[in-house]
Parts: sequence; structure tokens; C-alpha cells
Amino acid sequence: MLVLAGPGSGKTMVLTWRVRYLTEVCHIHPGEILVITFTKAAAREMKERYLKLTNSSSTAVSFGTFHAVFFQILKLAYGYGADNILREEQKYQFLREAVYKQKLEPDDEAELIGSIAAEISKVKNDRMNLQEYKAASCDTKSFTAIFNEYDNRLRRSNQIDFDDMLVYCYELLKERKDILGAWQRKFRYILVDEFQDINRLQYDIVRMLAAPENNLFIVGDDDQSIYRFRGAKPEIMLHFEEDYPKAERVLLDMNYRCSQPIVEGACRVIEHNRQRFAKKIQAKNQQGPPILHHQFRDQDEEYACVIDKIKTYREKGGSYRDVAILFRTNTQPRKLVEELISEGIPFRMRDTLPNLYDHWIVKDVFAYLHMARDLKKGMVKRSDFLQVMNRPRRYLGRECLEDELVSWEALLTWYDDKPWVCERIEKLEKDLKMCGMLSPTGALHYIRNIIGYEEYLKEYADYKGRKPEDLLGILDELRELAAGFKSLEEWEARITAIRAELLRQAKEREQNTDGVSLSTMHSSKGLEYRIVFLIDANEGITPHKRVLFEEDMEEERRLFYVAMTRAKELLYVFSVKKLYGKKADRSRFVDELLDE
Ligand SMILES: Nc1ncnc2c1ncn2[C@@H]1O[C@H](COP(=O)(O)OP(=O)(O)OP(=O)(O)O)[C@@H](O)[C@H]1O
Repeated sequence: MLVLAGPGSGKTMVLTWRVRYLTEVCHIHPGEILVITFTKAAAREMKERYLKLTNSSSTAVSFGTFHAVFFQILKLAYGYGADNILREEQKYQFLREAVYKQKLEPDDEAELIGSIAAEISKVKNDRMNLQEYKAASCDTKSFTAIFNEYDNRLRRSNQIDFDDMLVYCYELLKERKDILGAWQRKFRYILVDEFQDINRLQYDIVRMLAAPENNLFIVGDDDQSIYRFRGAKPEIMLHFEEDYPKAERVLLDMNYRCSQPIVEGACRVIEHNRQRFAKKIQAKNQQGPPILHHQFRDQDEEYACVIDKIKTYREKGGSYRDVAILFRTNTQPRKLVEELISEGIPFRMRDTLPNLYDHWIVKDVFAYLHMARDLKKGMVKRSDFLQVMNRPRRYLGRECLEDELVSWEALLTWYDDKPWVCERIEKLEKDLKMCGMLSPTGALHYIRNIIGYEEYLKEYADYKGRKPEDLLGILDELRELAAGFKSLEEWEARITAIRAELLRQAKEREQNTDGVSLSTMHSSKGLEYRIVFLIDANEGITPHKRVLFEEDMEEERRLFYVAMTRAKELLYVFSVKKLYGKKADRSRFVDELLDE
């Protein structure tokens, strides 16, 4: 049976009631029932709700994630234990060592390792032939070498990663009909939650397990499939009825969460997708204010409005935890976070916020700023100088600096046979003197345009085959953060305070304190709030600028739809006219939403 469910339609309840129906009405033995979810938290919640519903303290029904279920199968076949599962930190250590061997010298090591890990996962999950695979995170030859090195390391230590669990399970069940038969007899009834996010390998294993009786009960919302980037295949759900022509389809079209204006607005957006089951969702709650859209001059004005509305809500007796601010990418709310801290509004981040000040481009800029400051005392540090001496190119070698502090005379003497290098050294010293007299914003402008750091980044992007705007965007963002500070000292004191506050908040997050939720649209899935702010609803952000194909655009629209349907009562959709100093267009999703 295919249960096609809209947002807020009570999918968990449907699954738990179905299990109760199987056990209490159809008298199926609970041990024959398997309920598969995507996360441990979902499995736990499902089990708890089932126990509550049946008024019992334990059950023989199996509630587990795909990985837990597949690992159980491997455990019995091969005697695997917890020690055989590769831990995340070990995985990154193995990959780091494999990357070092290839001498790739990335600017951002964590980013490279993260994208290689994702690609390895993709190759394994899609059962692709490594010999024919063209890599995206680095050159194909290095990727193949890293993949093999990593895999051999796993074999040598008799370990498997999370992707291997699926691959090995698939291979085992394919080859050993006796083992497959035993599991088919054990789990005669299989229920799958969030089916829209299933990947090919998971589906193939579930199909094998469900045969020959095919007692499959799947629940999902094709409009909420948002994990294509990590291998989810929403088309599997769309073609389920072709794989199982006898399957019945049930539509859960009542939304118990959102008010009618929110449901209607969300439907107007999602109806622009072509790859979907057409359905009409209704709201149980017919009352509610309309969705509020506003286009602000810039983010400063936008964030001031968000903060103002949160404060008003709080003054009227509301809780911070009723409110969520949702955004497309986890780097988006940096400025907002600073504003919330300044205003003393507690918040909880559902995703880690990568610190802009840890980015190599920002480190370069700060090396210049520090040199400009230290030059006044004649104490420019060697480490700062080394960081940027050839950004832009000045034809300098590390050997020209032996002492901890830079001596400009010694540098000029070292290169006295190369007048073109001396010219650049003198220009740098002069530029640093100028920078030292400017405010942080003025100095950033100077470093970027007069020192030539922007030109350097463009050449670098060209050489690395990256989009220059991605790198220049970091400088744009830094300029926004620097605005208003009179001196470097003042700015750095603020950066230190924010770091400390974020650390404190991370600790507090574990305790259940009241706070506004800050979340990416992805991480907001499954959650609900009385009031939701969708910020920066602009082209290039949502939909994201990396969208290339129609399928990507449909995924972006689904993400927007998921975010909208988190709101129970009040939904604000905010856009800006100017983003990082440049003109910005309102998101097409806002146009679709307003097009009544
Ligand atoms: N039959 C029902 N009657 C009244 N309220 C319900 C019913 N089913 C669910 N709800 C309420 O509606 C809200 C949404 O339910 P739930 O979170 O289970 O939906 P969902 O289908 O998982 O949503 P989504 O996929 O959008 O995350 C919850 O507040 C829940 O308590």
C-alpha cells in the first residue's frame, strides 16, 4: 500500500495505528513486523508512540533505521560487532591521510575531505563502476587513488562504513538465497516511513526482503523529498505503483498543522513542480492571518524587523521556542546571529555555523590587517607576511625571511639583483601604511582593490576551475560584518565575544532552555513552530545559485515548500533588494506564492 501524505497530515500516527491494526485486528505476530525509518530519533519516537497507543511497555515489533536493520542482518551472517563499524572521526582520519598521500594541497582541507567523503558514498550507494567514474571534488586519478586507499584501509582493519552496510547487505542477500529466505520469513510485514527519501540500494534491499508476499506499506510525501544531493531518489516513490501494480493508494490530504492561508500559499508554490503526484491538500484550521511577504532594502533592515517582531511577541507573553528563523544555507545567518546576540535574544542553532573567520580568504585579509597595524610599530610578523606575500604574486620566496619579524631593508637587500621584486616590496610597504590609517571597511576596500587581492582571487578561481563569485562572496560578506567598526581592535574584540557566546550557546543547547530556533530549511524537516520567518527569499539563495537542471530546481522548490509548511499560525516570507552590496531579485518562489 502506498500512503501518499501531505505535510502535517500525521504520518507517524498512521504508521503506529497501522501496526496496531496488524497486531490487534489481523492478529499478526508482532515479531513479523518491521518498521523502517531514516533516523534513530524517528525510530525511537515511533516505538514510544506505538507503546503508548497499545498501553504496553515492550513489544516484539522491530523499529529501526535502514542501517540498524541491515547491520543486524550482517551481524548474524558474518558475526560483526560494534567494533567493525568505522567511526566518523576514524573515517575522516583515514581520508585525511589518503589525501595527504596525493599531495593535493587544498586551501580548505575540511571542505575537500567532506566532498570526497560524499562522493565515495555516492559511488558506493549507486553501485557505480569506479573505473568509469569521473570525480568532481578533485582530479579523477587522485580520487580513484584516495578511494582505493580508504577502502583497503577498511579491509585491513576489518571495518565497514555506513555505505558498506548497504552494499554488503545487498550482496549477501543476492548471493545467499537461504539467508534471504530466512529474513523474508522473519519480516513478513514491512512498513517504511519517509519513503520519498529512499535511495536505490535501500529500495533494492527492501524489495528483496518483502518478496514474495510483498506486504509493503510505505508512507511518504513526494513533495517533501529534499535529499537528492545525498542519493535520495524521489522517482522511486513516483514509480512505486509500476513496480507493484496491485498496490493500493491512499491519500492523506488533511493538514492538521498549518492554517488555511499557509496551506494554500504552499500549494501554489509546489504546484509548479512537474515531477509529482498531483494532490489537493486541505487545512483543518480554516482560520489564520495571510502569509506576510515584505521586501526590505537590505539584510540590516530585514533582520531589524525579524528582531522587532520576536521582541513584540515575547512582550505579549509568547515563548521564544514558538519561533523559528529558517534559511537556505548554514552560512547565511552569520550577521543575524551577531544581531541576536547584541539584542540578548536567546536562540538555538540546529546546524553548526561555519565560522567565517576560519576561512582561508578571511585569514589572508586579516594577515594584511595585522601587518598594517604592526607596521606602525615596526613589528610585522613573519607568519602574517608568509601568509600573503604572493597573494597577489610578488615573486617572493620563503627563504627571504629568516627572523620572526620582517625587516624591510633586509628584504630589499636580499632581492637587490631583482628590481621588479623590490618594486613590489616597496609598494606593499606603502600600501600597508595606507591601510593602517583606514577604518576596517576602508582597509578591506584597499586590500581588495588597490593591493590587488580581488584580482588574485579571480586568477586563483580561474586556475582552480571555480566560480570567482563564490570566492569574492566571502569578501562581500566580510565587508558587511566589518561595517560600523571604527578600529581593528574593536572589531576583533567583537569577534572574540561572539566566538565565546556561540560556544556558550552550544553548551546550553544540550540543556533545554528557551530560545528561538535557527535552522536550515533541510534541518527544519519534521518540525513545527507557531511562527516562522523565511529569510532572504531571493534568487541565488532560494533557489540556490548552483541550480543547473530542472530536477535541481524542483528540489529547491520542495525545500521551500517544506520550510513554509513548518508554520502553524504565522508565516513571514522576507526578501531583500540588496544582498552584500549588490542588487538582488526576489525569489521566483515568492512570485509563485503571491500569484493568486
Ligand atoms: N488526526 C489528527 N487530528 C488532530 N491533529 C493531528 C492529527 N494528526 C496529526 N495531528 C497534529 O498535526 C501536526 C502534524 O502532525 P505530524 O507532525 O505527525 O505530521 P507529519 O505528517 O509528520 O508532517 P510533516 O511531514 O510535515 O513533518 C501535529 O501537531 C500533530 O499533533
